[in-house]
This record gives sequence, C-alpha cells and structure tokens, in this order.
Amino acid sequence: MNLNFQIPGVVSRRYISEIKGRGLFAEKTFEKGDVVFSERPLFSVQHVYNRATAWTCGNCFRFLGSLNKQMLHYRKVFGIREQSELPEFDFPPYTFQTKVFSCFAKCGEKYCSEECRNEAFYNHHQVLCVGEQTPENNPMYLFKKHSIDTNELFLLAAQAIAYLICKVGNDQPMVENSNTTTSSNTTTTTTTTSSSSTNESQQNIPLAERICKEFFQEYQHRDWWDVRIDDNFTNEEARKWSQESLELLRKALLPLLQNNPRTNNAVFINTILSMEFYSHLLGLLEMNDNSIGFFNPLETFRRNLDTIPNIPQNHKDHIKSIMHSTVEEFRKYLGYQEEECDEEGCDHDHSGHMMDGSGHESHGHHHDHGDSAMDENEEEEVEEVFPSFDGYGIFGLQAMVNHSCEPNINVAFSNSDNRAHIMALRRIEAGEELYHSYIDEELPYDIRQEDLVTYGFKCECRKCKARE
Ligand SMILES: C[S@@+](CC[C@H](N)C(=O)[O-])C[C@H]1O[C@@H](n2cnc3c(N)ncnc32)[C@H](O)[C@@H]1O
Repeated sequence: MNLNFQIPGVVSRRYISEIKGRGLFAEKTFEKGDVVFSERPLFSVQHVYNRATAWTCGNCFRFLGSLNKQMLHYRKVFGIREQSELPEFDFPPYTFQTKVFSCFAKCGEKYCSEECRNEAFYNHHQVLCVGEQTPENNPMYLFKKHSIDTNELFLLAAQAIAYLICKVGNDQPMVENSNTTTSSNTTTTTTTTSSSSTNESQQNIPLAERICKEFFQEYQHRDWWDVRIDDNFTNEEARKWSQESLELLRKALLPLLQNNPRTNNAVFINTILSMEFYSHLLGLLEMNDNSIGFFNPLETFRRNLDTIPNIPQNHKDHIKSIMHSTVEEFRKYLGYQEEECDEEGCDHDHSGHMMDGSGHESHGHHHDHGDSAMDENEEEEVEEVFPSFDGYGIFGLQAMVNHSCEPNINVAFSNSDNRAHIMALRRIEAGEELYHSYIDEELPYDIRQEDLVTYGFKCECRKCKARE
C-alpha cells in the first residue's frame, strides 16, 4: 500500500478546516469530460449477494471467460441440463476472452490471469483462503460465515488485516526507506523495501506499526458503532458482532502469526488483533468506501443483439434461442429473490448493508456505479437480466474527496483496467477543490439534508445555502 496523496501537477491534498478536514484540489485546469486521474482500489470486495450471479475475477473483478463461457456458467448454476455445444460468440466489441485460473488451494476462488491469482494470493488470499475441503469448525470458515450472516464489512476489514500480515510476513527483510516530504499541508509518502540480512523481525515490526499508524492517520475514522451510516442495525448489534467477529478472526489468525518468526511479535499481534484497531478499521472503511460497479458484458450483448449489424437474422435467432432458457431461469431466480425481500419488507441484502432501489449498495458515501451507461439505463428502467458486478472498496485518493450537491467530478469504474476513472463534470480551474456527491444531488433540499445526516456534516454548498 503506497499512500500517496498527490499526483504532482494533477491533484494534491490540502487541509481546509477543522470541520471539513482535508480535501483534494486540482493542480491544473481540466475541461468537461477529462479524466482527472484514475486509481486502483487499496482493498475491495464483491458484495456477497452478487457473488452468486456475477462470475468475475477474485482480484480485478473482470467478468471471466467469454460471452459463451458466461452463458455456460449460468446454465450450470441453474442446472440447465441440455448442454448442447454452444458456438463461441465472436462479435467485437462485445467479445471478451479471459482464461479462468483457480486458487492454488482450490477454495473455489477464480481469477482471470496468473498475475491476478498471484497478486491476490501475495496480498491477502494466502491468509484468508479456506482451502478445498473446509471442515465446518475451521475458524476462517466460521469468520466468513459470521460476516455473511451479520455484516459483510468484516470481510473488507479482514482483507486489510491480511494485507498487513502479508506485508510483514512475506516480504524479504524490509528496510524502511521512507521519503516523506511535507509542504504546506500536502504530504507525499513513498515507502520502498529492500533486502537486508540482519534482525528481520526487529525491522519488520516498526514498519508494520508505521503502516498501521499511517493508515489511520490518513483517513477519517471512529469506532464503527459510532459511525451511523446504516439504519439496519443498532449500535449494540454493531458492538456485539464486532466482538464475535474479532474473536473468530483471532482464532483463525493467531496460529498463523505465531508460526512465522516475522510476525510472531507481541506488540504487532496485540495491535492488529485488538478491538480498538478492529473497530477503528471498520469505522474507517465505513466512512471512506466507494461503490464499484459495471455492466455484465453478456447483458450488453443481450440488449444490443437485435441492432448489431452484420449478424444474419438466422444466426441471431439461434443465439436468442440459446439464451432463452438461461434468461427464463434468471427471471425466475431474480423474481424469487424479490419475493423473499418483499416478504421481509426489507431493502437490504443479507449482509445488513443498505441497498438502493437498483439493488446497489449505498451504505458508503458515494453512489456511483462506476458506469454512466448504467445510470442512464436505470432511469429508463430497462430490465437487467445478467447482473452487473457490484462491490465496494477503499480508494486512496478518492477517499479524500469532499461532498457537494453541485459536484464537479464523477467516477466511472472500468473493469478493463480495474481502475476508477475520475471525470470532470465541467471545466475545473487549477486550484479548485474537487467535489463528489455522496447522495443523489437531484433530490429536493429537505431530503438531501436528511440523507446527509448520516455523514455527520452540514452541507454548505451554494445549492444548500439557497435551499434549492
Ligand atoms: C470521505 S471523507 C472526505 C475527506 C475528509 N475531509 C478528510 O479529511 O479525510 C468524508 C468526511 O469528510 C467530511 N466532509 C465531506 N464533505 C464535507 C462538506 N461538504 N462539509 C463538511 N465536511 C465534509 C465529513 O466529515 C465526512 O464524513
């Protein structure tokens, strides 16, 4: 994790005031539509409910296989027996092609490339993987089950903790080469690692401590139960779940930490497995996360099939007939899900996270689905059969962007490069602060104020001041 809060000549972070904290500022002029910057998430996960229906890479979230392999995957999931060999669809620009790589330990996680598999394994998966035949009393399995039953934010927190453990436990002996420059409230931090043969764990622990401290210094955080972002659970429940969750995580991680001389250090273990660390990490994630979403290419293909030129009608009819049974099964499945939710009178997924009308999570402070095309289509209420990818994560720079009901940027997540692209909504002058809307800024004044209460500040933007 390289927390670097400026891209020289593009954007930089500055302190604004005690109330507002820090914000992100343009260092040059951007025209409407320009990509201001793009970045990969520090930590990110797919929503649990979405895992059953969006078959994507466990690292970069690209849809796996090809149009045809996606179809075959769904047919398998829905138990459609008739497996007549489907033709490999090849219709640029709809065609995509990735291989499918399984987790080394065969836990079921899939990746689109060896690089993705290695990256996930190296960064966190080696700590979190439950293996092929997990006994039901496996503590990591129990931790994950508890997260799914209570609140899936624990899964994102576990990824962050696993990252710290991997950093300390895997790397070649690390020597800190910390290059921190501070100029008028702008801090740039670069940390590099290099080999050394002496006293490994002695050197690793200060680095681990510094990474933990640095992470907390750089982002706003409070005890999770004091961050009132989600009405679906009470403060008491949040405390209880956190305690249960940490207990299970402790059981899963302690032997692992103690078995590695690099991580077997009481200060390190007691820090990262303490309730103070866990609750503040959860609070930090809750206060700073962003949604990640993009269309399923199979859905784009399905919607556009009729208008794709150069495909003979009989070929289109053949593809449609292949799709038909899968689409019908999907409709039944999605109908079943809605009924279940109606019965409970709920508007949330099984994790306890709030969902907006489209089934996208909205507990974080940003509502972008990372795909402006999706927003347009949602407005038109076009049926979505093959589900979009839906997840969330922490982005280093985006988490520094403050809110305005008159935003000057929005975010589009691209799964072709696993990056969030921050786009200028209008001309932005050098020196202007970047603003994102945490809520639906088109809503009337009173509703906007209600929606903003959970974020713990009063919006003083021009639109709010004018009560528009
Ligand atoms: C994702 S963080 C944004 C970065 C933050 N200002 C910082 O210093 O880390 C969100 C928090 O910033 C503050 N914030 C964001 N927009 C604000 C605004 N328009 N006015 C006052 N505070 C704001 C609130 O405390 C909010 O919970």
